[in-house]
Amino acid sequence: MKYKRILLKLSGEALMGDRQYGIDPVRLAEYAAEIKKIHEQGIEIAIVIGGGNIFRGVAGASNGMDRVQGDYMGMLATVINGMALQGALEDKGMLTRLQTALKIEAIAEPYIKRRAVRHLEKGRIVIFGAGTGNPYFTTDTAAVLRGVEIHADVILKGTRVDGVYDSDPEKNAGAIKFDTISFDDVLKKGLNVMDTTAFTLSQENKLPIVIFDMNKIGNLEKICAGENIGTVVNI
Ligand SMILES: Nc1ncnc2c1ncn2[C@@H]1O[C@H](COP(=O)(O)OP(=O)(O)OP(=O)(O)O)[C@@H](O)[C@H]1O
Ligand SMILES: O=c1ccn([C@@H]2O[C@H](COP(=O)(O)O)[C@@H](O)[C@H]2O)c(=O)[nH]1
Repeated sequence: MKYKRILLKLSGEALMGDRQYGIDPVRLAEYAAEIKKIHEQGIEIAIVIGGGNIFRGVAGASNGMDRVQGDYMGMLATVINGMALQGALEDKGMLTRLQTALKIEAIAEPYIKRRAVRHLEKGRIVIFGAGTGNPYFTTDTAAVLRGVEIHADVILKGTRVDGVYDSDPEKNAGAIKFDTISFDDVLKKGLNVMDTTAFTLSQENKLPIVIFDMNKIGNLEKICAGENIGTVVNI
């Protein structure tokens, strides 16, 4: 396997499947099955999951809500997704721990880096909920932050697009995909597949990011085996 320890970022929106809102149990089970394939190969897996299928602070603010209030709601949304994913992984026999950046001790451990690493070493899948615990951030940034903290070998951003394009492929059918691209170029060209803070933090810490289509069965396993899938963003 190419990687020993990965930080997998899953999109909250992708969890909706074909629904308009919330969590599609079929999609959730598919993700759990994909994760099981790489877990069985001994890869240490930490996961950050988004909350866009439930709530985003920016959307709340555009409807007149206080941004910070909305961001905390968004962070709680990621905890709900984390709990759902935890259930789906445990259904398939994997051991997991959910750690949250905001304390909700009845349902999750508080985030403690050393404990997270210990869980990984013991083969438990660690899900990090509530993003960074701070408003005005995103779960993409949280993924990179946690990835740097736990010394992950790579950030694997599993999403609904199959890589980084020269413009948003959901808006421009003629967009051209990159197989590899540097952090400098992503930032210079203003490519919004992840937010700037996430890319900058990854760049500063020399942590590569692979952006790939998580909805294509087998992709996650192939990437871990060293196949060139999606787009690699590197220094
Ligand atoms: N240059 C680009 N190349 C690829 N995707 C792009 C680009 N610019 C914008 N995007 C958009 O980036 C998004 C990435 O999807 P994703 O669902 O991971 O977003 P997200 O905000 O991280 O999700 P969530 O908040 O639900 O976790 C896609 O909607 C895609 O259209
Ligand atoms: O560190 C963080 C992470 C997230 N938020 C809020 O949660 C939502 C959902 O996260 P996505 O990354 O958009 O899926 C986000 O829009 C923020 O409102 C946060 O405040 N801080």
